Amino acid sequence: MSDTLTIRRPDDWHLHLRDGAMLRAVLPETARHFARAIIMPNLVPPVVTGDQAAAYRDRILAALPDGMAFEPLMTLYLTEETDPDDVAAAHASGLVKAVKLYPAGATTNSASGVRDFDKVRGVLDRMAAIGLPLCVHGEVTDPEIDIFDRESVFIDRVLDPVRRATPGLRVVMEHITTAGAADYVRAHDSDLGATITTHHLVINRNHILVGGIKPHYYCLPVAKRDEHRKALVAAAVSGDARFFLGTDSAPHTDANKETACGCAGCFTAPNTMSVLAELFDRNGALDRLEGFASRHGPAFYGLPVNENTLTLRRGDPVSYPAAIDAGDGPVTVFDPGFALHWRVEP
Ligand SMILES: NC(=O)N[C@@H](CC(=O)O)C(=O)O
Ligand SMILES: [Zn+2]
Ligand SMILES: [Zn+2]
Repeated sequence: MSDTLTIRRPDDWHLHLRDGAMLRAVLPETARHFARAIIMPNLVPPVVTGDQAAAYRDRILAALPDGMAFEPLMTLYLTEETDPDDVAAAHASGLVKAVKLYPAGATTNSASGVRDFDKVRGVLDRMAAIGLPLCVHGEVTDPEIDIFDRESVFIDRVLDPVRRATPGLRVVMEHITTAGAADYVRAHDSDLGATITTHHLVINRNHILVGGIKPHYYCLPVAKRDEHRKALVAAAVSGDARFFLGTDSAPHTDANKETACGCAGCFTAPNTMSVLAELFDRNGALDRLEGFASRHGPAFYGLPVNENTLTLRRGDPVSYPAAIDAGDGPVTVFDPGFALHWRVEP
């Protein structure tokens, strides 16, 4: 078997870059390996309008180190006040590639999200008409619902009704964590896709809780039982084009993770490609890594595959920093818990 793998340059279809010093610290970690990324809009305050997305895009490009190439694909944060005309104009200008739905209170910085889905009906109908995808954080926020069931209940109570009520709406189920979510995607047509993160292919809920609480493995949706992780791996390595990489790399300072009420999010940008190569290799599916990381996402979004390539080489265990300095303090890099043998060539 060959010890090198060259693939079209990957894209990240779900990325948190934050702003300010954190943006400057984390952006190179993604731009080093990825050509483009869907940039999540959950800043404080959120990126709601086309003007705000344009300004955020400018800040990202200004933070990009000289000599690095990277294209941020911007998204708008859907609120009950979102104006369908503003969304349509931001899409028509080429600025915005998706709209992001956060149920209010579901995750980090989601307080401005949607409570009453009837209030966003006009925006969703317009998006269906113009072919603009909706990226969904798929968890209910009902306090009665167990945290491990929030994704499956969301599919039944919210996602399926919204999709039925909005024919033609293209939807990406973000960061899926259950076998049921993968099955739901498979049961539908090409208007539905799903991103899978790096960390959900590696960890199950034991990693978070057994032998002491591990805040750096806490993210939302929370990792589930190992049978679900296995189902996600099966989907990722299957070659099914409806599944593609969205790392959900979500940096928080260690001070904000290692505390009595720690933030949700795993920072996977620095070592994602090595982790994925290790996993696909173990599953005898290295030849499908390019589909998952570089081809299925552009196909869903109607964008060309990148012209440039990325080469991985197998060898001695790869070293990567345990943390990066984010200005406000260290941000711990995701530890998959096993050695990585695939190094990204510079
Ligand atoms: N995934 C996470 O655990 N956190 C994300 C928000 C999100 O994607 O839900 C973040 O912004 O920190
Ligand atoms: Zn989310
Ligand atoms: Zn996210």
